[in-house]
Amino acid sequence: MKKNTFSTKGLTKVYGEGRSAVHALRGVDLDIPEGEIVVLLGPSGSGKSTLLNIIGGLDRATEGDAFFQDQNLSEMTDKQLTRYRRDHVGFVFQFYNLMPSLTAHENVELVTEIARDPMDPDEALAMVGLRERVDHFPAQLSGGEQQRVAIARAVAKNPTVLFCDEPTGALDSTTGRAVLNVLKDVNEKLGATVLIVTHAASQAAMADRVIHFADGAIREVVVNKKKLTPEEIDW
Ligand SMILES: Nc1ncnc2c1ncn2[C@@H]1O[C@H](COP(=O)(O)OP(=O)(O)OP(=O)(O)O)[C@@H](O)[C@H]1O
Repeated sequence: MKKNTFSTKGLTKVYGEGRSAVHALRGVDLDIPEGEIVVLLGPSGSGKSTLLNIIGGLDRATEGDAFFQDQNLSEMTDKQLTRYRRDHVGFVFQFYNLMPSLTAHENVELVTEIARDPMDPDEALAMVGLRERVDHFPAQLSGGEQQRVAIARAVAKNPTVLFCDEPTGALDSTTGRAVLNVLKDVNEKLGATVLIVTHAASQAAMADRVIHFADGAIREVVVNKKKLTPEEIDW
């Protein structure tokens, strides 16, 4: 049986208190097996980013436990959480978050300089199809190319897990498919567990497992027997 990269028990998050309290997660029990592509779907405000932030070590739960392999993130000190993020987690966001004054190579190098077991920045950029663009600045690259630099930056540290929050949200279908193909490659070639949060329900067809979220809770988990390639999914 596959081990879990993540499991959560009764994970609860409340922002604020009293009358203004927002219950973003209401006791989430979840298992994410290692090496899977998992798509998290749900309406705006249902708690997807909150879950991602907690299991990604960026935020803490109000109650409950979140395990990364056999380590309880809820019991870690801030220093241990930083170490966990640095060693194991790659993040990809909708709006790339690249440094405009640095080249593609330098943007990736920012991460590899502090990582435990990094790839060569140019190797990571070659993996996302940007071998010829390593010396370009973000403003000289298209949206899809910038997102691929962001993915190269996230994978160059050899992460155990890659978190992607709306990675294709700002992209057209052709470019979006190219980006999903890169995520699929990262999963297959590096064995990283890939967690994608999206509003695009059709992207669920490329996942091993689809988690449907509503109102801070899991409504349904679907395991896909057959996965589609990014080229095969509707947009
Ligand atoms: N820092 C915060 N302070 C107060 N409330 C917050 C905070 N962050 C999120 N929330 C609230 O928690 C709930 C869940 O938000 P979250 O961002 O996790 O949802 P989401 O499913 O990721 O939404 P979207 O798809 O729009 O990104 C929402 O009601 C949101 O307004």
